[in-house]
Amino acid sequence: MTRIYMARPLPKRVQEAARAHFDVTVREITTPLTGDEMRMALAEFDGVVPTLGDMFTAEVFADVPKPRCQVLANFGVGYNHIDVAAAKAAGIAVSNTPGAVTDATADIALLLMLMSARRAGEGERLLRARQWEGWHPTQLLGMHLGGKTVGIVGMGRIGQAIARRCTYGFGMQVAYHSRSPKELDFEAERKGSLLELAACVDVLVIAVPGGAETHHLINAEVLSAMQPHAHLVNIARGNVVEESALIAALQAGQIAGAGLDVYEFEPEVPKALIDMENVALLPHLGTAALEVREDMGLMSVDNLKAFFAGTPLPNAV
Ligand SMILES: NC(=O)C1=CN([C@@H]2O[C@H](COP(=O)(O)OP(=O)(O)OC[C@H]3O[C@@H](n4cnc5c(N)ncnc54)[C@H](OP(=O)(O)O)[C@@H]3O)[C@@H](O)[C@H]2O)C=CC1
Ligand SMILES: O=C(O)C(=O)CO
Repeated sequence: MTRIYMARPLPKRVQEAARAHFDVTVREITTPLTGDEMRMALAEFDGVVPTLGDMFTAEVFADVPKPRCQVLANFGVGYNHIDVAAAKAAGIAVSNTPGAVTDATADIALLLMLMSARRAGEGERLLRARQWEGWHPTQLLGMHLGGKTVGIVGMGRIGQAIARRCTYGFGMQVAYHSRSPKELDFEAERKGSLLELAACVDVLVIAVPGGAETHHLINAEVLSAMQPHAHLVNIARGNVVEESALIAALQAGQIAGAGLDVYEFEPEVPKALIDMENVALLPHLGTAALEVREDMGLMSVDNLKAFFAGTPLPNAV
């Protein structure tokens, strides 16, 4: 029977769906795979379900010259942890889970926009510290999102879902930056450059894929182009934002605040960020809902089923 290695315990429904078709081994711990575990998985299993943090680099593939593994059915849309070219050179196909993650991640972007602009974390901390002395007209005044402009870096599936929420839910204007123009079903202005976008928005939201091309895309230059009342939200990958530059920009008051779901050296979160009141910090919650994680897992299983049935991968990378 086809042997599948699941790199994390996935929801029960997903495990059952996989076991209905394959001989499944579930790794019962939640940390990223070690190099030895990745090499073992490539050598001993026909398919692997890896996820973010499992660093399938060119070196790992090179260490297993004759892999038994034929497919990496990634659990998650982002695949910057897999060297796809090296996988293909090793004869291993790669798939991901686009779409299943879109709405939930867009929701978290909006949550972070509100948390940062409306100072929600700060307010909750005040209350939990029992320091709230009651409502008054000038307490914790934040920025109202209605009528403001959101700038989206990466107008893909999640970027568009964020834009729709901003347009129809919050009455915001939308501007964006991406490498190619998009056919959109809502109004949005494509800016000529990232710097131009950064300079004109009240909230800048990052929704590009991770990887070499977007590493430190949001650097000191971009942050200094932003307006002092503007907020930065990152739901993409941590290292798209140069974290030291972000900390410096926040400390210098170059921007008003930030909302982060992802971190450059995840799960490390710099003390400087933790110490700042105007930063909302979430532990990579983008897709953290049972239904969403089930949909992601079932999509990975569908890719495995298609691959081993000899039909095209529904979500080939
Ligand atoms: N926080 C979380 O839990 C989650 C995070 N994510 C992250 O979100 C990312 C985006 O997902 P999704 O929307 O589905 O992906 P898509 O591929 O649909 O969208 C990404 C968009 O980014 C644009 N883009 C790519 N490179 C650049 C660049 N250098 N500059 C500007 N724009 C660029 C692309 O457009 P074009 O090619 O035209 O430039 C594309 O439209 C994932 O790769 C993942 O890393 C996803 C799910 C959950
Ligand atoms: O899907 C992804 O890329 C994530 O970050 C986790 O859902």
